[in-house]
Amino acid sequence: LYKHHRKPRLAPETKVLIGSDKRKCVVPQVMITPGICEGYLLKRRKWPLKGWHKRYFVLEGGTLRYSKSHQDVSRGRVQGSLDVSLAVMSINKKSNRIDLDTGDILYHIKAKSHDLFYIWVTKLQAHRLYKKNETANAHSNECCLPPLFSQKIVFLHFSLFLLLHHQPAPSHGPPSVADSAAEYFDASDDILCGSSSEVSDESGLSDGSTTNSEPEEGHGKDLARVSMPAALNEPVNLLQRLCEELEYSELLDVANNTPDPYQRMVYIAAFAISGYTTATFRNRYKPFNPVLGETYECIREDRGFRFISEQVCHHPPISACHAESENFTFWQDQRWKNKFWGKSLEILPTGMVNVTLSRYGDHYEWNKVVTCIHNVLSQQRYLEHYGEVTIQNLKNSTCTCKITFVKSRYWGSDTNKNEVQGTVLDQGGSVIHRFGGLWHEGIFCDTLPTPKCIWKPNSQPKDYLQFYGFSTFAMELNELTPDLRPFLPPTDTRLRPDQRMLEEGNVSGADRKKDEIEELQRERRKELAKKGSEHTPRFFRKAKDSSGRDVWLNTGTYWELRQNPGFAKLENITLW
Ligand SMILES: CC(C)CCC[C@@H](C)[C@H]1CC[C@H]2[C@@H]3CC=C4C[C@@H](O)CC[C@]4(C)[C@H]3CC[C@]12C
Repeated sequence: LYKHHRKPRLAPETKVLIGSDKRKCVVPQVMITPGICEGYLLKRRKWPLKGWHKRYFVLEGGTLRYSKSHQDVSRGRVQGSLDVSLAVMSINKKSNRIDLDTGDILYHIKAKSHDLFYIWVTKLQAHRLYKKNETANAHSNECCLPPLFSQKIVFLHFSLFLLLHHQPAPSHGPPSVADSAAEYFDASDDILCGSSSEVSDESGLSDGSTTNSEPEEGHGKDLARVSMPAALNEPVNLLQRLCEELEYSELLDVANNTPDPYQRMVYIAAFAISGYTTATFRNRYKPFNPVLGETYECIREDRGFRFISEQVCHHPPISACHAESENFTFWQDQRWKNKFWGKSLEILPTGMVNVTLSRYGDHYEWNKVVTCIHNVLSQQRYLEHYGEVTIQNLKNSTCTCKITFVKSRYWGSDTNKNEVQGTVLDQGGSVIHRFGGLWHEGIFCDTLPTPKCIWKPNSQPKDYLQFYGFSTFAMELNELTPDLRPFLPPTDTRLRPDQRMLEEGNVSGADRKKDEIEELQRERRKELAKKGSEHTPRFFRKAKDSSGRDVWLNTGTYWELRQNPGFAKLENITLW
């Protein structure tokens, strides 16, 4: 069945590039339309029917189309199509994989044999070059850049690019740094080659403070020296973003007052979903990276909880948190892996979220889904969540819950953007409750005694676009009142000078201070390494959970020490 048309045809619109052309591109003198390439390949699908599926692909004139079968294609029934010149292609020779990242969609394709893989890669490359030149000739004057060879170099280039050309990114108006960066990548004719089955494996946020700088650790580490400009930051950090997941803590209060275990689970699920809603307006800026030992507290008497978090590990970056109220406790340690595909960045969280309810003694535990930053280098950047969440009650197996964050475009349209669907199951696996909706608009449950909307995001404050897209709750995270100040440990984020400067609108000051703080952190690391000792977190300790996973648990000493003798009377590390 496999057809491969080797014979190249001369395109009617063939352009001859004149030799005096000053551009240093290596372009064939005569642009030949590359031959059609078609046949079956495996395409990965995430949901529903997760796995590798056989699809018939046709590559023609720089466009790749696919369908279920050869017949479908010949009948003109196409499932999807993409302009290969606009996608970043990465390949993995070992697993015969080709990944295409268009910025909006990530395609994962696999050939059944190495020969087929090789043919497709060659053809895709030819079609990409052909289409790019066609477009370049249409707009001319574009420059070509040397090929980039690895993910890490791409990252390095991007960071350098940002450093060299940095300017505040306006929400409207002229193209930003990121836009130019995107052009920069579009212009370069690179193929990203992953050495492992995964394309990239950086963890955490690339920043001066996240990666350590031992030279023997290789290439990616060069990035450690590259500090992201503060103009790209929002004045909250990752320790505070953990607290943001409690914006809808009232759902936990409701759960703790719901006697029926199945209904209770519905509210826990709504809470798990509500933590993702900030993504709607928060795609322009990057949170600050906490330095090792940095802490954050948040007391919300109005909501009945108090929260603490601490940066417990530097490499990989891990932020641990713990919150408690009359109704619940909430804890998690946040860490994740990044996969960079050329235009999009996938964030794969590895830690679990935990909630206990005081009245029923339930202990719920669930995983987090993948968050993809589409078009990460451009103004068109937006976030998408996809994958499955399983909520288990470790104390009682009466019910479990499955939530699916549907990958958009599965049904071929944009209408299912941000869709979530969920079910609460009994021990036998029968569906007791069903709910669904959109994570940016609300969740509806029609199986409750009275069908109703169980959660809806708060409306955004006035002028939120000018203020980093923050919700009212997010805006309150940095509040530093005179009566609070004497109680805070000097490691509290509210006292971090660079973030404070950004909060007050002093971007260049923040930038300078940020460099200083990152440098201080590197020095502390070196000191520790010299002594051969390791940093020990102050309020969390490492343990294993029931499934043998590493977790960071609260030692419970924070509030006691705060009360007596008070942090001012204790020995604290100096972070800035
Ligand atoms: C400045 C430009 C170039 C990049 C902007 C990147 C922003 C949008 C990125 C940087 C770090 C990212 C966060 C890192 C980790 C998590 C935890 C995960 O469970 C949910 C998504 C969330 C909360 C990410 C949301 C998007 C995020 C804030």
